[in-house]
Order: sequence, then structure tokens, then C-alpha cells
Amino acid sequence: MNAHADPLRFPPGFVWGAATAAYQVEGSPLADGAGPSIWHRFSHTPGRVRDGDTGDVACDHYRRYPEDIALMRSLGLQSYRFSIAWSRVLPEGRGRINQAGLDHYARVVDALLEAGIAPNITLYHWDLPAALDDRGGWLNPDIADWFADYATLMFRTLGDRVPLWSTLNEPWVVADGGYMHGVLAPGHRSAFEAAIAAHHLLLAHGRGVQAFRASGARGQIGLVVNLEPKYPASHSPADLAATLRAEAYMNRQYLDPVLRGTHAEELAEVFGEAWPAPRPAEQMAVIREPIDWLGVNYYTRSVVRADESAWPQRASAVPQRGALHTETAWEVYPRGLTDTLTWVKNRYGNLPIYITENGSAFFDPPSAEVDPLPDPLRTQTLHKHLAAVHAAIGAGVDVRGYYAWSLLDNLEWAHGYSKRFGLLHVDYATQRRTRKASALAYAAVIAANAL
Ligand SMILES: OC[C@H]1NNC[C@@H](O)[C@@H]1O
Ligand SMILES: [Ca+2]
Repeated sequence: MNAHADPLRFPPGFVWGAATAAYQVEGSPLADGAGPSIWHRFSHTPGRVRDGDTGDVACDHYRRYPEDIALMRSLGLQSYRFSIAWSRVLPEGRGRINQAGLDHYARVVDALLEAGIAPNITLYHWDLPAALDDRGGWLNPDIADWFADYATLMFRTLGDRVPLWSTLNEPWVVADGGYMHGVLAPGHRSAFEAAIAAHHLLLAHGRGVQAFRASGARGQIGLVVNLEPKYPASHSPADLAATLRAEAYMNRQYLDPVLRGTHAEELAEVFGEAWPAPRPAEQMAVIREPIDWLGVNYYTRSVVRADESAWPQRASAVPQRGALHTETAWEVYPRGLTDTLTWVKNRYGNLPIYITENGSAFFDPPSAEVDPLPDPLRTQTLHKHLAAVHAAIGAGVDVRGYYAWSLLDNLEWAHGYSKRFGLLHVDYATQRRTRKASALAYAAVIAANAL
């Protein structure tokens, strides 16, 4: 930032981290007794993932995590958010325990603690055990029990020394991508299934929180949601109504039940006949089990207009030509992060928030010829979003920390390896890691706890 401006200081103890997810970085999907996940199946299904890419190797993080932890330490990272691959520890998702899987994650946690880096574990980041999908997966009401049993196993194994946990990563994406539009595993296209999956995701979340409380595990548990603020394209009644539907569908569908015990009324409009009768009160009570913190993943905003052809919410985004966009075609709009954080505080109260993901994909070459690798657009985008977090804190939002997405370039789901979000460049041909300029810029912010 401008060296002459007063530095933007972050609160003492603000947690600076970076994030990944198992299927996107680990590789070795079936090693040491692990069972296949739905993403192993999906990525090996022709046509589902760009360029035929799979997570078979990815960043080889399953084996290279010691080197990656050393790199985290060199950047001064204070926390590392990563996910457990459920089917490594329970190959069939339930029943038989794979000790080698548990041992792997215990080694990762202990290596992080040894390096002075606080683990922040996501229990579910989309890689459902394939054996559970065979039993209906998120469509089977038993999944709340299966998830609670898996969560209990992890709390018993690591609950004595992991300070931060979350149940689910982005339940909206799981239901919308996996069941509504079918672009993510398990690739279904049904509004009826999406509504069922959404409810079971919420139930599993609540049962996971209850399991955490019952396990006596230390630390704090939360839920991680993606939030994308919706701005009306005009003040016409049609655009305003469409904006409310879009906001209800993406931003309130999970937070309202978890934090208020109610469902956004626009959802009946969005799902139509697929929206089931009101849920049993005892299930809504489970969903509302209090959480200790909220994880917010922020990437972009959307400007919304009514669009009768856009299914299911009958609203579509108006392209913001002239604005900087990332490789994933997301408008760079830092102000939306400030607006989102103040929206959460105003609507749900001032519960502790971690920005559990924020980052940007811009083009980087397949191999890095220099160290650090210049990435000016990612660096400026990082700075702008950190300033946006600072503004939210200044407005009274209780933001406790920030995790850059991502530590490493990795498998961007159906985009394959074509989108690079990493602070660290990965040359997939050699597995060489190279710091990008944004990594050094981030390290400087961490060292100063200021922008
Ligand atoms: O699209 C970037 C990220 N968004 N949140 C979930 C992560 O798994 C994605 O890679
Ligand atoms: Ca493929």
C-alpha cells in the first residue's frame, strides 16, 4: 500500500492463515486403505472435469505436507485451514475405521503444532465417501447419523489439540452444484433433490455441533458458508424481488435456519413445488444448535435482475463490463466483502467471524521461471480485500481472522487445474512450489499485522 498513508492496523491476536481442501491438494486418493470419494468417481467420469483432470496426484500434499508446512512457516502463517477426507478415516463412510487414515491426519496436526501453526479443520469439504453416495448420500436422512459418527471419531482423535473446527464447507455449493445444476459431484439435476440435500446438510451440521459438545473436545466449532452480496440492477419491483430471491437462495438459505431457526420465505417461491412442507420443529431445533464462530468465504458480488428464464430463482447476474474480473469470471469487488460482513452482523448479531476463504485466480504460467513469481493482479486484489476486512472491523464486525484461498494452486473442481488461486505456484510436472509475489505481500502484512 501507499507507504505514506497511515497503516491499517489489525486487532492484536488477529489470525492470519491460508486454506486448502483435501481433494483439491492431497493426491493419493486411495492410499493406505482410503476408500474412494464421490469426487474420485466424478473426476474419473469422462466429461465431468476440464481436460480430464483428476485429484489422483493434485499437489501431492498427502506426502509433501511437511515441505508445505515449512513453506507456511516461512511466510509466517499462524493458522492452516484444511479438510479431512472422510473416506480416508472411514473407507465406507461408516463402520470400519482405517487407522492409517487417522494416523495421517494426526501427523499433519502434530507437524502444524510443532511449527506453531494452529490447525483449523473442516470436516466436510465436498468429498463424500462413495459408499455413502451408494446409499443415497445427502438424500438419505441417515446421513445426519453417519456424519455425527464421523465427526465424533475425529473429535476423539484430535479434539484435545485442534483449536478450530467447522462442520461443512459451503453447503449451498454442495446442494446447488451437486444436486440442482449437476456441475459438481454427485452430478444430479433436480430441485426436489436439492431441497432434500439442503435440509440434510443442515441436519448433519447440527448433529455435528451436538457431537462436538458431547465429545468434550476443546476448541470452537463453526459453519463455513459462501456469501455473495446481491445488488439490484434497478429499483423496479421485478428486480428488487429477484434480488431478494437470489439473496434468500444463496445467502440466507443456510444462515437463517442455523442462526435464527427459520427459513427464508422466498425459498418456497424459488423451489416451488419442490419446497417441502415445514420441517419438524425438533429437526429445526437440531439445526439451530449454537455455533461458536461463522466462517465466511467471499469472492465476488452479483448485480441482479429479474429473469424468468433463469432457473430456479428467476434472477440472473448483470455483467459488470469495465470492472476487473478474475479467471473464474468473478468481478473483483472488495466493497462487497465489507457489505457482506456488516450484513451478517446486522441480521444475525455479532458472532465471531473468520474469513475462511478469500482469493483470486489470475493467469500464472505452468512453470515458474523466477522466484518470487510476479502476480500483480492477485497481489492488488489481496490488498484491496484486506482493506475491506479492515473497514468491516472498523464498523464493529467481530472478525477474528483471515484465510487466503489458497495456500497452493490446486484442483479447482470442474475447472481442473486451469484456475490458479495459490499464493504458492505449483508446477504440476515437477511438483515444485514457487512463492508468488502475493505470498510475500501477504507475509509482510502478517509480520506487521497491518496493511
Ligand atoms: O472457487 C474457489 C474456492 N471456493 N470455495 C470452495 C473451494 O473449494 C474453491 O476452490
Ligand atoms: Ca474427466
